[in-house]
Formats: sequence, C-alpha cells, structure tokens
Amino acid sequence: TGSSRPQRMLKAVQKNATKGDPQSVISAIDYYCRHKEWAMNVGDDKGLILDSVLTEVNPSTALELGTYCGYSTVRIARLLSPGSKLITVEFNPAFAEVAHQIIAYAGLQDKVTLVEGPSGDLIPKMKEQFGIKYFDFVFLDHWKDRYVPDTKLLEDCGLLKKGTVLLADNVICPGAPEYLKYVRNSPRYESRYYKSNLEYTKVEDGLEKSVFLG
Ligand SMILES: O=C(NC/C=C/[C@H]1OC[C@H](O)[C@@H]1O)c1cc([N+](=O)[O-])cc(O)c1O
Ligand SMILES: [Mg+2]
Repeated sequence: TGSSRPQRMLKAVQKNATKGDPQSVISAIDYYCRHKEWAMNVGDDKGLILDSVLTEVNPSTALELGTYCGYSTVRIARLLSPGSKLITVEFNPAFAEVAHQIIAYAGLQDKVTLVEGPSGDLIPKMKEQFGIKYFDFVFLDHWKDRYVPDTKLLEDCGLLKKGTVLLADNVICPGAPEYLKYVRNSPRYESRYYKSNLEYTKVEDGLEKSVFLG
C-alpha cells in the first residue's frame, strides 16, 4: 500500500525544511498543502491569528486538542517562553507517529508532550499524570462535536483558571455551532470571533477566542 497524506507531508518537511528551524517546518508544510495536497492544518492565515493570541497570552502551560501532524503544535511550541510546556492530545496513532517526527524535526520535542488517546478520557487525568494545576491556554482543533463536552470537562476538572484563553479552530467551516452557542451565551466566558479563511482556500472560516471568567 502507498504512503498516507501525513507521511507525504513529513517527507516534504524532511526534504524542504532545515532541522531545528521551526519556521522552515511551518513554511514547508504550508507550501506543500497549498500547492501539492490540501491537509487540515490550521494553516498560514489562521496561523497568524494563533500566533498573535499566543504572544498576548504567553502561556506557562498550554493544551492542544487534535495534534494531527503537529503543524499547530510547532506553531505554538516555537512561541513558548523557556520552561513553558505544551500538552497535545491525538486520538489517531498514525497521525501521532507523524506528529512526533515533525515536532522533533523542528527541535521542539523538549517543550511538547504528545499524548495519544481520546481527549474525553485524558482530560480527567491531566492533573495527576502531568502535574498540571490548570491551563493558561487551550487550542481546540479536534472533532468539532467534542468542543463542548471537552470544554465542560476542563471546567469540571478545575483545569481552567480566571483568564484562561480558549481558542477554537473551524467554528465556521466545518463549523462548531453548539460550541459557539455555548461560549457566547455562557456568563463564564467573554468571546470574540476572528474572521479568516479555511486553510489554503478562499472559503470563510475563523477562530473563536473565549476568556474564562472563573
Ligand atoms: O475535522 C477536522 N479536524 C478534526 C480532526 C480530527 C482528527 O484529528 C483528531 C482525531 O484523531 C481525528 O482523527 C478539520 C476538518 C477540516 N475540514 O475542512 O474538513 C478543517 C480543519 O481545520 C479541521 O480541523
Ligand atoms: Mg482545524
């Protein structure tokens, strides 16, 4: 059987990026996915919004739900201050295998803990297994129908503190309507929408930033 799309993406990184240079890994993936083969990375347009929110929050502990091939993992980890940590959760073992290699190629493996498994099972174990008190930043980019249950789970497990920032991808395309309703109607969040476009396309999409008010 042939290679998979994630494996072809990894080959493009190994061929075109410089080992230990996160920006070159990001550029190599964006070039490949824009000109050769689309893939569901947050991409360069929404990536700039992710970068700006991250720089503003400057999280000590960050969580990513939905690693896929590690593109946004690299985008986030490259901006973390020394000593800060990113935990990223991926359900699909084939995606996780490629992500490990892309994160290592970027030289960011010491800042990132990649955990394989269903987010719903892993979130309740975060405190005990990873010594996490709470997250300062959460990037939601996994199954869109898990955004609401996992946000509620993070609240119930005491993993959010006053000021924690949730940033959700794809709230327009493919869409996360229940999530938008939840964070926009809840008195516990202050939300705003960053209009952009679906990665590598002209279709509208955007990111929803929601600050937990405690
Ligand atoms: O399903 C999407 N993401 C959820 C990913 C789901 C997969 O990754 C987590 C889990 O292992 C699952 O196999 C998605 C889909 C599109 N899309 O245009 O279809 C665009 C995006 O940015 C997306 O994050
Ligand atoms: Mg996405």
